[in-house]
Amino acid sequence: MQRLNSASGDFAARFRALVEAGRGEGGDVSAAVRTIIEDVRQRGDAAIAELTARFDGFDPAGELRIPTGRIDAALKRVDKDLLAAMELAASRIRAFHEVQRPADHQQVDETGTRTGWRYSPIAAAGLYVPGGRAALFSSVLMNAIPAKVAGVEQLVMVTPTPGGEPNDEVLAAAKLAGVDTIYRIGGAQAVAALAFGTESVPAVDFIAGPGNAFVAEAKRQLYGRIGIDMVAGPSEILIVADSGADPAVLAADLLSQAEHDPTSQSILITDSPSLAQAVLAALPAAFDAISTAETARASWDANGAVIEIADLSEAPALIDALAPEHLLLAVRDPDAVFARVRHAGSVFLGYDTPEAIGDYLAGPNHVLPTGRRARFSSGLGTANFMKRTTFLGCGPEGFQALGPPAARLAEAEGLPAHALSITRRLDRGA
Ligand SMILES: NC(=O)c1ccc[n+]([C@@H]2O[C@H](COP(=O)([O-])OP(=O)(O)OC[C@H]3O[C@@H](n4cnc5c(N)ncnc54)[C@H](O)[C@@H]3O)[C@@H](O)[C@H]2O)c1
Ligand SMILES: N[C@H](CO)Cc1c[nH]c[nH+]1
Ligand SMILES: [Zn+2]
Repeated sequence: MQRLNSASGDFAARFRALVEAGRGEGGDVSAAVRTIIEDVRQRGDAAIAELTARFDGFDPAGELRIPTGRIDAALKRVDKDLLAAMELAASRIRAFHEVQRPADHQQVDETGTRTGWRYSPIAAAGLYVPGGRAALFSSVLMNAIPAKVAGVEQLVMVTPTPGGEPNDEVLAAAKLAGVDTIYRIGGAQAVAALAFGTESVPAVDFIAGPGNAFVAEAKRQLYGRIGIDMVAGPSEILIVADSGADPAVLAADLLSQAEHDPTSQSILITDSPSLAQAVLAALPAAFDAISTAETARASWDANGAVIEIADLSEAPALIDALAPEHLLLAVRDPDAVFARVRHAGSVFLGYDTPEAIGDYLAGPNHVLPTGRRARFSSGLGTANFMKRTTFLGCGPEGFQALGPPAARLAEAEGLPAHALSITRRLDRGA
């Protein structure tokens, strides 16, 4: 964990180093993932079996797909209260993503020329659900519901099952969301299987979902062969807090993302030196209260930071530079800060909005860009599972108006066949 103060002479250099520090990205992970992808491409299921034995500790023995009977049984076994909470989450997530469905459009200009666009769903989508350290059944809902709302016909879910036994809650969430094709594979090998197809796993057009550095890097490397939602790697939280925030609550907020992965990152920015001190003082008890303390401590020690600023007006520039996955504004006037922020995956407004509410059931998606990628990408939404086809229709009048200048442009670009396809029609009096 590092402490920075914006008034210090070395602040700019130390802040830049914090912004640029890779967390489980780069050389080693990239090379390991490249090898795994190539192995799966060449050897299919045989490679998957070996990699699953190595990383998830069991031999799938040709049984990669989880039978539908096993999924149905899981749904029956899940605790009724938990199921009710999952159903509430599913309905809120569905309602949010239904409103997100993008609209088709058509317009006719003064020449009678029609232009517009039409959205259509991706045909086959792969959904990655993390399962290495914790079986994230909430990620099943966050992946599958927008895909269903978009109208994707074929959903293929992959999730690692360490030791071989699938998690009941993950299967129940899949059943609730309408996914019944589930493979018990994870990591870069599962992403590669979805991209190339193997004897058992069908190839898809698009892969969505979060994961650790290996999963995120595999999606990044395979982009172009398949589409991806974004690079959604190890979780991050940036908290901006003022003196009105409760230090014990903030300590828990910081650990809520640190507990995901040793390569997660939690940062506190505050204009209150006494709050910074109080949060640090509250952390030991916060670690003691959680069974995931080992992971959370590893993340906090390696990647955590507390940044003191003189005034909250300094915060937006720092937020935009960090472009965090999650931004919690625990300040008196969160909207005033939010109005000045451009780069953040998802924003949580005010003292009473824990990020964890968004992780589970508020409605917005929890699959979000990490590693500063909120500068150029957005959280998972309905539109990720759709693509836009534009169209154009010239009537006789529109063609007569637009043809000659288009032919002129084609000739100037040195592309005579383009020009001819226009002038032949003009000559014909089309
Ligand atoms: N950005 C988001 O939207 C978001 C959402 C939810 C979770 N997450 C992140 O998802 C991640 C979940 O990670 P996880 O590990 O629990 O589960 P995971 O399913 O992402 O990864 C587990 C797999 O990683 C692979 N792996 C592990 N060590 C490896 C190694 N040394 N070499 C090659 N492959 C290896 C294995 O194949 C294993 O099956 C966390 O980092 C969490 O923060 C991100
Ligand atoms: N915080 C994660 C996204 O970074 C999502 C999640 C799932 N379960 C709990 N949290
Ligand atoms: Zn979380």
